[in-house]
Amino acid sequence: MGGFSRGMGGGMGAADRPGRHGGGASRAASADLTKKRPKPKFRDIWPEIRALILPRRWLLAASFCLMIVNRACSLVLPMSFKPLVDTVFIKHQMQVLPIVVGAVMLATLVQGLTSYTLTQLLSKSGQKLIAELRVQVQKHVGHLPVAFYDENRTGTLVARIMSDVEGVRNIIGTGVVDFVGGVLTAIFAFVYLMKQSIPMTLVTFTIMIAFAGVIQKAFKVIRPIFRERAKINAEVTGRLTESLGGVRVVKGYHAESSEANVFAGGVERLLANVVSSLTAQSIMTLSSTVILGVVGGVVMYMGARLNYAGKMTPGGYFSYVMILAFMTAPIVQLVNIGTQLTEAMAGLDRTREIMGEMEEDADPARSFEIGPIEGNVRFVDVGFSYVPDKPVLHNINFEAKPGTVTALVGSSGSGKSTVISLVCGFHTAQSGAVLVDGHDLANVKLSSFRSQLGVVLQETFLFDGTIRENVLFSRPDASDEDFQRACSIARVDEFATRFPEGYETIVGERGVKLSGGQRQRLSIARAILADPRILILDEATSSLDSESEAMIQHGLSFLMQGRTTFVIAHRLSTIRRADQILVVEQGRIVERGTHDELYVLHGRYRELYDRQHGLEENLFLAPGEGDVVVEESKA
Ligand SMILES: Nc1ncnc2c1ncn2[C@@H]1O[C@H](COP(=O)(O)OP(=O)(O)OP(=O)(O)O)[C@@H](O)[C@H]1O
Repeated sequence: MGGFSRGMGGGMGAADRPGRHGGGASRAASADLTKKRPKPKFRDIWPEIRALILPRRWLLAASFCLMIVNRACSLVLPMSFKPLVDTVFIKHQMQVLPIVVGAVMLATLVQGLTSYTLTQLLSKSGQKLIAELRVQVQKHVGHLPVAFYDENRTGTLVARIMSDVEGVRNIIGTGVVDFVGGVLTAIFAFVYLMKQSIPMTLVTFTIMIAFAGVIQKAFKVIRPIFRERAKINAEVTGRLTESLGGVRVVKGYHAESSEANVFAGGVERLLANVVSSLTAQSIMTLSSTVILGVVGGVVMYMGARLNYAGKMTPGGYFSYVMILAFMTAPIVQLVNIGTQLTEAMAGLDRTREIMGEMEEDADPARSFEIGPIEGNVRFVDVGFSYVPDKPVLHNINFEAKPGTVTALVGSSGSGKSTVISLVCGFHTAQSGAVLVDGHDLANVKLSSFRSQLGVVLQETFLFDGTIRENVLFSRPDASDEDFQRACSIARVDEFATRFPEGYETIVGERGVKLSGGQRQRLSIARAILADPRILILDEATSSLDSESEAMIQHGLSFLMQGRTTFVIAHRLSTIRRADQILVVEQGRIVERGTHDELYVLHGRYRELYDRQHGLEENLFLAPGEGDVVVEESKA
């Protein structure tokens, strides 16, 4: 398969990236795809076009030959009018008739067959290439670092994968061949017409060239309107999808009418856009009708005078008119194809841009295959910033021994998730090092490390598939026995078997058919199945009722056993059980120790704990119950 190779042309090498191993400030280095790019020069994207054309050169060469035959045949019908009218109709030489009819029929047949073959060869091959490129680009995007996703909107990425590659159809598909075919027809017809009458041809061509100029101008006006329309459409449908998907929030805030207003505003913008393009389109129709009339009149007038002067036979005149008509289409097409090719090149250029982004594991520094790990994680003087000069973490030092639980607590925005991101290898430390079993994570091939990592996030990520598919997401090839076991430990079986379709129940878009607790149980089952050495838990801030909490606790305790666990902790139960608690404030660890040690310290931890404990007490506990919890914790 031709196409794009990773990092081809314009790819950013590790050395170009700021940060120690490229990944650290990769947020700053990742391309912002929304930025307007200068119009691509043909010279710049020639390597890509060459890579697409080379493997298909024989196909394209054969198509060109077919195209020449096709266009030559298309001229037989208009040219046949000369012998038909002059020889058969006027001179009554009937023996010429079968030759004319036979030639027309044969030419038409050959034209039909070559058109059919061209579509079969080129269109199918173009579409196949689009499919291949989509797969290639999606795969590449999937392997780009998290920082890249931070920088770019999902919609933009979807467009890169789905729409931009479509342009290649015009380069490999019918576009180029049509273009050349159009030029050939135009040249052939021009020569033929000039031979019939130089003045008439020059006059009609001047008018037609002026018309082509008008059309091109009109397209220049219309094209941005169409582009704008696609944008408005995406915005309106995007917002509509969100408000339909978030119907609970919309209704909860009684925001139906404001959502209706937002939608009405969007529809109005769309209408204004369509109306303005309709004006341009109708001007185009008007001018083409007028031009047709003018050219028709000129040809009629000049043709009649030529005939009167004995310089043009009636058959010659009809042929002339027919060829002129046949030629108009390819010439108008030329204008269109020209734009299509420009857009295809712009699409290719954008695809090239995204393919040039370096995949996570493409960093030459990341060459170490880590193999099975024990799960010792050590932060040595780690510093990190998402944006240059705005450090988020400063000199973080800690060790998480295999099989222990490390809880991260601290106020919102203090840097807990960032610490976790570094453990996951989503970002790379800019100073200091994150060591896993003594190996600097910055040098480790992330695919070898991530397979030993499990994450249970507070926003459980469910696909619109069955319960089974969602659990098996972490290990699609797991045996049914392992699947059942994971579901039983995480207590997914309890609610799944209550649905008529059991594990085959579709969880609905974003899992709306499941309660928050059920969703969490599902994601715990998923993590149990993955059997990771390092486990990341991002606990839900919103407390679950005590029954759900107990259900989840069972699965969680099992899951955490023997694994190095990092928790962004909100549940008091988790915090109390942690082997070490790191209190993070403004990117620094301000306190560390176990619950008991920190509790008596009367510092920041005690403050946070008391505040949360008070909150939980007020929310869920009957008066007096809270004290029992504290007693237990001290025991
Ligand atoms: N992708 C990002 N780009 C730029 N800045 C970021 C990014 N992610 C987080 N930050 C910033 O880094 C700081 C630490 O954020 P982080 O998410 O680590 O905090 P947190 O302690 O996990 O907060 P919370 O408890 O609210 O989730 C914040 O000031 C945040 O604005």
